[in-house]
Amino acid sequence: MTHKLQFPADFIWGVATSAYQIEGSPLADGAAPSNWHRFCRVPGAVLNGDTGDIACDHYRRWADDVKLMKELGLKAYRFSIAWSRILPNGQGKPNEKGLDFYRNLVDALVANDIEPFVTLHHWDLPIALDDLGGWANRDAAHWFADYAHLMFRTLEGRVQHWTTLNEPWVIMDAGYMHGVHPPGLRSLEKAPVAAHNLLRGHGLAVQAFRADGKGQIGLVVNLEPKYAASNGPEDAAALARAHAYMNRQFLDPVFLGAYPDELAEIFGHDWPRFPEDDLKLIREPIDFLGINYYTRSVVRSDPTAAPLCASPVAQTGAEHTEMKWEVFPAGLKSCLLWVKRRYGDIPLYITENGAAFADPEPKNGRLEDPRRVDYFRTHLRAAHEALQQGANLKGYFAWSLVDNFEWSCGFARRFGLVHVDYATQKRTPKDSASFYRQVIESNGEEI
Ligand SMILES: N=[N+]=NCCCCNC(=O)[C@@H]1[C@H]2[C@H](O)[C@@H](O)[C@H](O)[C@@H](CO)[C@@H]12
Repeated sequence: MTHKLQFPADFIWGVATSAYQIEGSPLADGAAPSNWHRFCRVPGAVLNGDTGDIACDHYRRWADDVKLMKELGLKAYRFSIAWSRILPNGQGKPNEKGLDFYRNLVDALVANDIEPFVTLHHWDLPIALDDLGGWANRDAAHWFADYAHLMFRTLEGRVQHWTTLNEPWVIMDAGYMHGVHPPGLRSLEKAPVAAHNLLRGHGLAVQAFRADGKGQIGLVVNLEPKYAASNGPEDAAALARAHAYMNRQFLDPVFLGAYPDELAEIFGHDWPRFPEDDLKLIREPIDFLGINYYTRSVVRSDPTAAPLCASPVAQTGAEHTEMKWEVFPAGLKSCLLWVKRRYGDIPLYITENGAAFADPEPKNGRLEDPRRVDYFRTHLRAAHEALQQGANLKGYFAWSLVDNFEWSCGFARRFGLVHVDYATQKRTPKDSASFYRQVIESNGEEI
């Protein structure tokens, strides 16, 4: 049964991808290896030993993929730029062929009335910078700002919506706390330093944009609402720590100019003293916030799970995706309203929302993915409820356009609206792509 939902007339409907997950050709035309190019080659780092060497071959098939986006009726396309194509050494002399790839992609999008939303950094760092300590090196903020400034000038007038970082929390948590992403560290000392330098880089890039950019700039964070497993005080305290660590760690500094107190408790003597000027820089005002939403978590106090001392409680009765993430649409609504309550009326975009399910193979040019259709339907309804309750929501980007390289899960998890046969690179729109096209055509009425 469809509901007649009214979204704002200027609501932006798009899809999202990222460079390393779809492009392939990581070393083509002067590009240098990224940290993910190297990390994939660490035995055991990625399921089945998958790499982004080919991925969806988008670097070569970009023109056909833009045609596909047009056929799907998309109004916007969120993608990221591979820093190591632009500045092979991470800094210094630009690689013109790398710049040309993104100039051509953006021109094709604009020619097809598809609004480009550009993410400057979606986890793939040039290895030259990784070798200098990556985000744990205080200079990383300046390397990033210089790269950002170059891109602002290169795409000036063609791109109106920029975001600095994609999910700095994942870079910090997966790369520096748990070692499951590059640089593969498990360091209570380096993790908060990396997080802080990511935020400094964000702030410096926003300053560069204010001086020399056109359009709007924002930040993209992943938010995961936390629910206490019981009403007891220990679980309440565990919830506060988990919420501060994942959801407030980056937004409090950006919007309130201070880190959550819980972080000093979590990191203990490893929690650094940050210069006041840094917090002032990080608070450089932004024009919008991107929220990536996938799921919620229910947490309990767990003294054995240092340093957070909070552990997730499996919701066995609920529906889960192939990522083992609970399907919980109400969490999207609560995220949007929480941001407005805590940080004010900043314009919001849902910059990623989607699900991996065990899709069947395409048959006669069709692929039925009813669970993904239902995931989008229930989450779009939740987004609409948030809008009705005052969320300043400006757009929605489905994750993802195509099945792609799902980081440490490799190609074993499929999030795409469009199926990719990796042996042939044939694209097959799934039923969810048809559903989304109707949503866009009706501006949300047919949900
Ligand atoms: N437990 N748990 N909770 C959920 C935590 C989610 C953190 N990961 C993300 O949000 C990543 C984001 C990324 O931008 C994209 O590059 C990834 O392909 C998608 C899908 O994985 C999502």
